[in-house]
Amino acid sequence: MNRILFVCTGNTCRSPMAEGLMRKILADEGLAGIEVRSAGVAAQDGTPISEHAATVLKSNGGTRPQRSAALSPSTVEWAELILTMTSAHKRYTIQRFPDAVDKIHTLKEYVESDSAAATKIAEVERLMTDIQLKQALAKPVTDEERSRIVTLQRELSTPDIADPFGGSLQQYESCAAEIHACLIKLAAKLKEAR
Ligand SMILES: N[C@@H](Cc1ccc(OP(=O)(O)O)cc1)C(=O)O
Repeated sequence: MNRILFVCTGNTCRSPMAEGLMRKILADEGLAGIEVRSAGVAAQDGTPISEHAATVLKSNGGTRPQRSAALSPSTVEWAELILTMTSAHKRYTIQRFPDAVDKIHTLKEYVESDSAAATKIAEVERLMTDIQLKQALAKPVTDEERSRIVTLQRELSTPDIADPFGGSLQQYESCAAEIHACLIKLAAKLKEAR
């Protein structure tokens, strides 16, 4: 996986932050020879990166990417791994480039180890069964059980990194932190595969 493409909507906020942060992480981790790019499914070529995204990258030591780029057939072909910020980006990219399906993932689902997700799914199923049984026996279901299911389902069904577009610097910082946490896992995965 030596050519990674991050994809978002406008390629001015999330995917450029992912690109810049990833370059820094790769350098810090000594992962040489991995190229990173970004693009947007609804981007125009040449729009400058958002001011807050640039500020966040600067304060994180991330390199500032070039201007925005629209997702193009040549970039998709170039990439060995395409990581999208949301499942909608993933669906769109697969629809447009069906031949690339095997290399398109949401960033979150790609870095989430299968066993961690599997453990969560098993817990949801066990809790659901317990609750159904309790309901059948007219026994009370605790608030704790209900809220645990909601938490697990939220974790499992939200493979999206929300758009900070138009938000405050703080929103960009928290978005960058969310992306950064995923990228640290991505770097570990890339290291392991070497
Ligand atoms: N809403 C913007 C497009 C846009 C959307 C999202 C966005 O954020 P990101 O770069 O993270 O997809 C940036 C730009 C417009 O109408 O021009």
